[in-house]
Amino acid sequence: MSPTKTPVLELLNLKVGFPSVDIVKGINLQIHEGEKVALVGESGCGKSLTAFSILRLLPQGAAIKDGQVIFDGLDLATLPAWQLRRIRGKGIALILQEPMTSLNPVLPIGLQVAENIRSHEKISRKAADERVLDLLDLVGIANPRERAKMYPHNFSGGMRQRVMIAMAIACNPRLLIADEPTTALDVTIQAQVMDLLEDLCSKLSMAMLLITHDLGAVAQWADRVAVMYSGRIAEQAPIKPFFTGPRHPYSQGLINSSVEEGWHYTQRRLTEIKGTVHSALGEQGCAFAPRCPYAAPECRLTPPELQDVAPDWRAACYRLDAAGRDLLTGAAHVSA
Ligand SMILES: Nc1ncnc2c1ncn2[C@@H]1O[C@H](COP(=O)(O)OP(=O)(O)OP(=O)(O)O)[C@@H](O)[C@H]1O
Repeated sequence: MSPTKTPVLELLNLKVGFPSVDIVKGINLQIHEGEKVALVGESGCGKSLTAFSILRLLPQGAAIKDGQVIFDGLDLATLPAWQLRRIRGKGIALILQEPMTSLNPVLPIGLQVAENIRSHEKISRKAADERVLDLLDLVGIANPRERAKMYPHNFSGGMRQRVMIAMAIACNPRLLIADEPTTALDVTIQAQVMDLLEDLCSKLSMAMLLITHDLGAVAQWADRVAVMYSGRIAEQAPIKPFFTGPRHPYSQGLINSSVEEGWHYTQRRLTEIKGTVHSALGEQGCAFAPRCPYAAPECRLTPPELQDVAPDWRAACYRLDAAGRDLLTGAAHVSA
């Protein structure tokens, strides 16, 4: 359940793709104030394109084809570029998988964080430098005064990610988008970075959209999950009911193929469910139908719409009753 009901961000029928192919095929998603939402799904299903389309930082050739991205009452999908630049970093910040690609290797990290602050706020150099020290301290970098003078190569991967997080939260964004923020890090560091992000979300009342393959981290860390399959949302649910009783056959398959003892940073990437993701071209009906043990003739005609399962919980499947019944009786679900 979301802490409050004010959406910070609303994606409305968002469609994103390349000239010849649609990848994100009309998704609706709300993220509320202070809420941590995880976006999960197999490789290539459109998670990153969804995330990057929010700030219109799409790879070359990709574009928003339809729909709206509502933030603070503005549609970021059509906002003039100069207005969008004000929102990037200040209203919404982004953290990527590999911090080295975002940090300038020839500038001290303190200067980079300070410049980021000064690009968004009218603030003296001295005040920005002081803020940098507070931020480095906040993200757990010891001796910030000395560390601020160091260069990215002087830091370990985990510490560099902490610098990126300091930069991301420097202007108190209301929403942080984190695309696989721990994938490039050592296993022991991953949990520390996730704990830091969780701590900052609650200290700064910041909402977060986390893109991840790590269902263990999702279970431990998110308030709500949205499962994507082939460019559409298959299921959205609060964390607890999702992990105890996923309703969409694809969600059941994901959980069955990933679950280990408990949900504590299993560090496993999602293993595959039998079959392959349906081709993005020429799709008819439910994209999961070719891999789904519950598929019926109607599933192959029109893609299913999301329907209510319970408050705050929706799934897009014509066979929810059958999948739910098997869940109750403990019959076999989709398995890897
Ligand atoms: N130039 C292109 N033309 C057509 N399709 C492309 C092009 N570049 C990438 N794609 C497709 O876009 C999709 C990439 O989507 P996206 O990166 O959002 O997936 P993802 O769910 O984030 O995957 P991952 O978990 O691996 O990062 C892939 O299916 C890929 O095949």
